[in-house]
Amino acid sequence: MNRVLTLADVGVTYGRGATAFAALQGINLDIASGEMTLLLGPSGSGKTSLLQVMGCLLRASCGSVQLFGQALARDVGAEAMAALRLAHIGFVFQHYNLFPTLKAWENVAVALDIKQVPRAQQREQALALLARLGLADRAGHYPSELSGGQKQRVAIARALAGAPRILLADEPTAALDGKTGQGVAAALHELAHREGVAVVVVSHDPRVEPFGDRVLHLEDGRLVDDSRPSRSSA
Ligand SMILES: Nc1ncnc2c1ncn2[C@@H]1O[C@H](COP(=O)(O)OP(=O)(O)OP(=O)(O)O)[C@@H](O)[C@H]1O
Repeated sequence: MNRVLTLADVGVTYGRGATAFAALQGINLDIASGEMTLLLGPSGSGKTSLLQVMGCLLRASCGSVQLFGQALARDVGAEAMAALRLAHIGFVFQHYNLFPTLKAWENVAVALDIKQVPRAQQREQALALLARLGLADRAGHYPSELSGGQKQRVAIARALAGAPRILLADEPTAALDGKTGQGVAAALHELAHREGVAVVVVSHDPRVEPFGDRVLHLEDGRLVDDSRPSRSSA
């Protein structure tokens, strides 16, 4: 197992004093490359907070976080967190967050630009990323000309700009209907298995569950179950 992320006794507390609220407590967890981990739990159980800690968007209030075996300093600054995100982590959101006035490949190129890929290489790399998600023939379309599932796959292609080793997705299929949601879940699963990305997905969606190699359950900020269903669709 190739560990990319290790959380040891991690807690997150929002607010201070009388209004302090412990959203996560005593989280011990390793995330490995090459598998898709599902993060399940009722509303308010801490899923997004945990995803944000994994994604270097939120500092743990206590405990330690290691990225590729390197401990994040307790006082790691916002700039250092941003640099870690840029170097290692891709994000996918429920509502795609595509630029409506840019074509599919240009949406991907924006991320390549942020990763400082030279302009001359951006179009070719964007097209290659879209092709990986089965969208070679949609590269010149605007988001308004794409289905929900295609938009989400453009968003995944964009998240893969710069070859992150960790891909974090928060409810990526919630806005998609029927088989489309299943197709996006399958695409995420394939990225983990074919390309060795560590994929972590927060989801309430039963269509996503068969694609999880590992299922984590959170309740009241605590990890109450960590299992590997044998029914994985790999
Ligand atoms: N910035 C914040 N300030 C104060 N409390 C917060 C903040 N963010 C989250 N919380 C609280 O922490 C708890 C966990 O929130 P979180 O968003 O991580 O849960 P979740 O499982 O993702 O919920 P949902 O499924 O509804 O999105 C909730 O009780 C929430 O109200």
